[in-house]
Amino acid sequence: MEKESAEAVLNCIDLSKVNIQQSVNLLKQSCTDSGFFYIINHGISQEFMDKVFDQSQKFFNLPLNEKMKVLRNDHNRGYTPLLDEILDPQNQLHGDFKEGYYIGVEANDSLDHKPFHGPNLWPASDVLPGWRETMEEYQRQALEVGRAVAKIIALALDLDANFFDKPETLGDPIAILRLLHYQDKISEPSQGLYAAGAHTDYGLITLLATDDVPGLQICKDKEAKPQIWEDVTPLKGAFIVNLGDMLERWSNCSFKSTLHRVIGNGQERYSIAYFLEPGHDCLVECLPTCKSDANPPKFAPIYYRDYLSQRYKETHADLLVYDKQQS
Ligand SMILES: O=C(O)CCC(=O)C(=O)O
Ligand SMILES: [Fe+2]
Repeated sequence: MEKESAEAVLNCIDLSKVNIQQSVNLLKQSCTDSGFFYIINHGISQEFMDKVFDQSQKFFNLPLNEKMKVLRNDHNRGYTPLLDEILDPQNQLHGDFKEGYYIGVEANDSLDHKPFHGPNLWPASDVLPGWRETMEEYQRQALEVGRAVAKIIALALDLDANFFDKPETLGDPIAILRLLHYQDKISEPSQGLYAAGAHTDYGLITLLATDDVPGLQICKDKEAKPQIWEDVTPLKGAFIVNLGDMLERWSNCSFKSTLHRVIGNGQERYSIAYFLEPGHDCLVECLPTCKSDANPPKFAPIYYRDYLSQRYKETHADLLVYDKQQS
């Protein structure tokens, strides 16, 4: 049995604060401590958040055959059934006890050949009226929030505030909205059964909105043995923000991505993750402010598209399994 976990104490950054330096200091401290923090007063209204959660729930309540009509395509858009994803293959017996729905940046013809650009899949409008419009509006608002957080990150890394706004970075990001629905199962870590296996996120930052059912846990020190897991308490109206692996690589490990997982307590749970990631053509190489003679770059430069394709291959079922199941 694992020990009962304690509650993680996370900083809370108020995005409406005029004094940005205070936010920069708080963020810097969070990024070197846990890589997780809350943001409040981010500008997305509670009323609108409730609407997004309501639409998400409506989708997952549809019969399976309706959901399978929008099964994830090879651009990684659409529905991911229960157990599709296995985030921590070494420790998981089964895929995650969750179903999801990926929505990306809407297709742009000139980029169609790229694996993370392309057409979204949408449930038919007579089945879920207004669904697409709600999700598209959420994408717009979440991108604004993400860019505001990226500015504070840039300042915390002694970069120009607009460093991440370049066209190939957050000017044309791979921003992925993912609706999640966890089954009402109790996780059994000792038996390799998780709502979501331990993982780090891939990109720059993730903005996570959850309902009030707990379950998210973080492990501040990836290398510690045994690992120590702390609960992240949902905070009404706040986003839980965490740093992704690309930022760790970019910052030469000054800002680390943090291992996290979801433990089911027998209650259904809904969450919505917005993964803000650089564009396909962004060459991620050690930031100028994060290297010196004494601290040379630890990683080779890499195009973000190559990195992300590899990570998806490692963690998602091959789409061919669904052809087999349906034939
Ligand atoms: O649902 C959650 O609380 C976390 C989800 C998550 O970590 C992810 O989708 O990457
Ligand atoms: Fe995650």
